[in-house]
Amino acid sequence: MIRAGIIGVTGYTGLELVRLLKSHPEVKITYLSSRTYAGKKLEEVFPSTLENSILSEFDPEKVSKNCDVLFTALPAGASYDLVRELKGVKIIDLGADFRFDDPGVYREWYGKELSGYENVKRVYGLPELHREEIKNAQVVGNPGCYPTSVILALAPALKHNLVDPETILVDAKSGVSGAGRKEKVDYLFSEVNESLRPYNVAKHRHVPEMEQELEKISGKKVNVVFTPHLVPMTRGILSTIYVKTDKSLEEIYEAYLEFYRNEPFVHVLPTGIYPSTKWCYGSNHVFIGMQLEERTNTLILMSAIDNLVKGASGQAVQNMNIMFGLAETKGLEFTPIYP
Ligand SMILES: NC(=O)C1=CN([C@@H]2O[C@H](COP(=O)(O)OP(=O)(O)OC[C@H]3O[C@@H](n4cnc5c(N)ncnc54)[C@H](OP(=O)(O)O)[C@@H]3O)[C@@H](O)[C@H]2O)C=CC1
Ligand SMILES: CC(=O)N[C@@H](CCC(=O)OP(=O)(O)O)C(=O)O
Repeated sequence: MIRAGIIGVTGYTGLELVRLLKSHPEVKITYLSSRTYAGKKLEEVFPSTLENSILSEFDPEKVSKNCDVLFTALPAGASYDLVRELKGVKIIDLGADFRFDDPGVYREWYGKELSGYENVKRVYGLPELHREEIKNAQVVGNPGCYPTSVILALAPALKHNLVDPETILVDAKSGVSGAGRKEKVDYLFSEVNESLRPYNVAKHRHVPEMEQELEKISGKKVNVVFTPHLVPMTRGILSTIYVKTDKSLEEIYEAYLEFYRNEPFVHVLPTGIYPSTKWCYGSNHVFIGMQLEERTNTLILMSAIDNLVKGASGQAVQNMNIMFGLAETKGLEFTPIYP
């Protein structure tokens, strides 16, 4: 059995990891950490988890002794120093601390210096693109939720040079759990309910992450213009992407089918069928739809994920499976909840 620990387990992605790992046939949860609720059983604070392990303050010695893998589900900037104290434990970080190739980009967008970053052997944990490197990784930077939906939607088109990478317009919508379980006026029921609003316009920190990965696929400079929106639902991300093309819809569609032919979690929808966040709820599946706006030669791509599963904890479990040589779908085989 793989012995797994989670730090930040009382957050939304941490709780989702508990849900997934408890039913994973090859995993035993051996360590759960929380600052706020240390000393309590997890189910005392979150009855839905049905998990009676006692929460403790982070202790690197205990983690090193009791865990083969540690999931860090903390705000950006909080994992980096903690993780570097550990020995012999594989790390899957759900935040942004290990996602960037260039620590200068992280400093610019996240405002923190990552000292000694060049010595950290890390891999960007998007299995559909980096499976081979993830197999031998010691540290995985699990992708952000919006980047997961956007990169998967664009990868085949950029790989096969089917679209113009110079201006990619992304209009994305997220459920409120994407913001985590924090107390903030913006996320109060009366602020969010019956409302739809953009935020972090022209400055969202997922832009450099998308551009980093899309440039690797395309081999060219990629510019992403990204506007996220908050919608009154709990889970789900829908990204709608506009990009110029001089190719036919049939050619593009065939390239997508081929690219994702063997991917268990990525589903390319027949043209004319468009994805819904409802189809992914509680699952690790991604649905991608497309249409060509012929008057303007614009390809419109649409992708839907559950932000807490393929956008975070499910993808983290997928990465763990790869790192430990298990079938990639292990513990993630369930179908989405619908309706
Ligand atoms: N929510 C989502 O859909 C997604 C989130 N992510 C990323 O995953 C990470 C976790 O997100 P999420 O679960 O939503 O966040 P939450 O805010 O829900 O939870 C984070 C948890 O981390 C602990 N924590 C907070 N601050 C610190 C700190 N400074 N040091 C140590 N522990 C701290 C808290 O637990 P306690 O007080 O009990 O210690 C808290 O419950 C973030 O980096 C987020 O950006 C990535 C993709 C999607
Ligand atoms: C709705 C909402 O607020 N969503 C979050 C995305 C969470 C995420 O994936 O964040 P990290 O890259 O920091 O891990 C946001 O826009 O910041």
